[in-house]
Order: sequence, then C-alpha cells, then structure tokens
Amino acid sequence: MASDAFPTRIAYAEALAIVSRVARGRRLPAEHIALARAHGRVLATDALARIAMPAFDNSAMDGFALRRADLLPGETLLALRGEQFAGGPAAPLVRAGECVRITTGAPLPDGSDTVVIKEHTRIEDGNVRVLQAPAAGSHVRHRGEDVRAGDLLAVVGEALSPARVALLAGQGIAGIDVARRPTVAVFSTGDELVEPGLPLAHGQVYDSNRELLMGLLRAEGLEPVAWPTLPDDPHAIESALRHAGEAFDLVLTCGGVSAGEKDHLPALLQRRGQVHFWKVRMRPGMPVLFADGGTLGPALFLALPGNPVSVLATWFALARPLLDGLQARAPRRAWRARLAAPWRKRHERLEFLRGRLASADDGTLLVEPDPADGSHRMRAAADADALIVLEEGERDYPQGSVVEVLPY
Ligand SMILES: Nc1nc2c(c(=O)[nH]1)N[C@H]1C(S)=C(S)[C@@H](COP(=O)(O)OP(=O)(O)OC[C@H]3O[C@@H](n4cnc5c(N)ncnc54)[C@H](O)[C@@H]3O)O[C@H]1N2
Ligand code: MOO
Repeated sequence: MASDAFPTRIAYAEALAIVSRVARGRRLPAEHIALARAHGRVLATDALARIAMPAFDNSAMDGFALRRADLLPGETLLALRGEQFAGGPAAPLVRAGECVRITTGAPLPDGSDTVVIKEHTRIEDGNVRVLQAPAAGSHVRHRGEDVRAGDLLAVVGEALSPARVALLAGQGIAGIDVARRPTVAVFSTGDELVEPGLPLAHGQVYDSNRELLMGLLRAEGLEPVAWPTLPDDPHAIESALRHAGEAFDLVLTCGGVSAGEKDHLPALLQRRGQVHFWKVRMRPGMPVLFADGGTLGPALFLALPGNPVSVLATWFALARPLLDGLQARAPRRAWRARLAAPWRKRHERLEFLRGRLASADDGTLLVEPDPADGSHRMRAAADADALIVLEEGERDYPQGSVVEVLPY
C-alpha cells in the first residue's frame, strides 16, 4: 500500500478493530472528580470498600430490641430500659427481662439480639407487652452482610450508574478517578440545509441530523458543541474543521462524504489528515470515513454519511465505540432478540435494520423488523427503538431467528 493509501470498502469488523486500535492509542487521561459529578463517567481505578456495610448491627424495623431467650411461648411483659434512635446516643445494656425502644437503622443495643415490631406490642404502665414472639434474630441487619471492608465495589472501565455512585457515597467516598470526558464538535454540511424555524426554499431540507447527534451524545453524558451548518464550500469547511480540529478530541461531521461533486470532506481529510478508512460494507452508512486530523489539528475526525438513518446507524456502529474506546469503557452488554416476522436480506452488506422491541408473554424478547428500510426514513427510525444487526451476505431469516439488537 502506498503511504497515502488507506483501507476502503472494508468489513464492519475490520472498521471496528481500527476504531478500537486508534482509540487505544488515544486513551484520555484519568482525572479525579467529586463523586457528585461522577454519574455516567467511566471509572479509571478500581474502587475498594473502606468500611463494612452495614457498619454495625442495626434494626430493620421500628419496635423494641430484646433478648429472644426472655420470651415465653405466649405473651411476655418486659421492662422498658431506654431508647435507641438512629443517630441518637447509645442505649443502656439490655439485661434479662428488659427491652429498649428502637427505630429503623438504629444500632442494636448491647445485650439484645432480636427486634419485635411495634405492631406486635402494647405499652402497659411504662412496660412493653410482647404480644407475638418474633423468631430469634428477627429484624436485625448484620454488620458486613452487604459489603465487607476490602471488597471490590466497582471495576475499572465501568460506567457509573446511579446505584453504583450511591454505593460509593455509602462508603464515604467523596472523590473518584474517572476517564476524562471526550470533547466533541458536531457539524452538518450541505447547501440544502436550513435551520428549523426558517422558511424552506426550493430543494432545501431542514437540518435534522444535528439534533440527532446532539441528543445521542448528550445521552452518553457528553457536552457536545454544534457548529452552524456548513455550506458545501471547501474553504469554509476547511477553516471550520481546522478550528474544531485544534480544540476538540473528536470532530463528528455528517454529510458530504460520498461520491458527489460537492462531497468535499474525503478530499480534505486525505490532503490534510491521515485517513484510517473510508467506506465500510454496512447499510446504511457505507460512505463513513475515519481519520486523524493531521494538519487540521490533533482531533480525530469521524465523517458520517448525511442520510439521517445512516447517522443513527454509524453512531451505534462506530461513533459510540470510538467514544467508549477513548474512555477505556468496558464492552457493553450485547442484546439478542427473536425476529417477530421473517426477513429476507437481499444485499451483501451488513445491515442495521430498524425494528421495534416487544416482550412476548413467555418472556422472550422479540423484535419486529420495519420494512421501511430506506436511509432517509427518519419517521420509521423514530417509530422504532432498536437496530437489528443482520450479518454480511444474502440470507433468509425465518420468524423466530435470533438476532443481535442495539436498543435506542
Ligand atoms: N454515486 C454515489 N452516490 C451515493 C453513494 C455512492 O456510493 N455513490 N452513496 C450513497 C449513500 S449509501 C449515502 S448514505 C449517501 C451519503 O452521502 P453524503 O454523506 O455525501 O451525504 P449528502 O449527500 O450530503 O446527503 C445525503 C442525504 O442526506 C440529507 N442530509 C444531509 N445532511 C442532513 C442533515 N444535517 N439533516 C437532514 N438531512 C440531511 C441530504 O439532503 C441528502 O438527502 O450518498 C449516497 N449517494
Ligand atoms: O449507506 Mo447509505 O448510508 O445506505 O444510505
């Protein structure tokens, strides 16, 4: 291959491997941030438990802490020795024939081993009558039953869910190491594009891809920056991309990347950058191009085809894996579903078909393929909620075939 040659018309697996390799070489550094800002971020260091959880034996209910051995087969009258509220001062030792009023989450007083719920007691002259004896150890949450000190609580590469952040907060962890968030610039190109809200002239269309990309990026917790729509003018495109190429980790463009007379991006990125690949054997999204910025700046450039559904497909197929790779995010879970209707695939390329997910009565995940498979059919894509991945090569998929799905 000549030095300026690059892979073209490659298989999707090859494109994904290139994306992963490039991302590995461009891993974003870790940064230490407040846990309060860590939602959705990718963990850069394993998180170990500092303390046991619960940190002490405590009551699961409001009631009275007692010694189970004191209870008789029927009712039992116990002397009320004091109280133990959550966060309150320590109650006195519970001795034979005594009990202590306790609230949910309060430490179990020394000497007691069981809690009877309030509803199963009656106060009589300052004493407590236990009407129904609980089993030994009832309503006691034991120290360390959820977490032991030293346990691995969150693993490098994990995107922090609200529950995981809450677990770490419960450990008293106030700051954490995460991968720096990639910065992303979004461009749509095309003389035909008009901002929503303005009138349409002959042959014009509203720019819808920008909102699609901004929404997809924000759903990943990123804070992308959108440029005003670029005309099909090579100088304007070069100047804007150079600005973005200096300032962002990733420049995502859409449109102007196939074979038309006004498709300037491939020539620009070949001349100024270093192209990793152009054209992937997938549908939609075939003309996608991936490059290093070269003299346009240190950013990576992923140029998506302009057709709206191609943007959706190339986002899930390549852009999201690239952003995951930059943050060293662990592989996402793969989802599989059964086709709710048969599908005949009449072309060779790998296909990202739109479909609707549904749960069958027997618990099987089903996906209904949408026959409106044109890459301009945004209505069909919006009515759908998953991409169905159909492998390379022509093939009949009978109803019930198991396919990979990418929910969105
Ligand atoms: N001779 C060939 N023609 C085409 C090829 C090819 O290989 N040879 N590839 C086709 C495929 S597949 C696709 S996908 C498109 C991709 O072309 P571009 O990336 O150059 O995209 P455009 O031509 O700029 O636009 C395509 C289509 O999408 C509309 N569009 C573009 N941007 C937006 C936007 N921001 N919001 C809404 N709609 C947008 C645009 O008006 C066009 O209709 O090329 C095929 N042609
Ligand atoms: O590959 Mo294009 O993205 O099918 O319409």
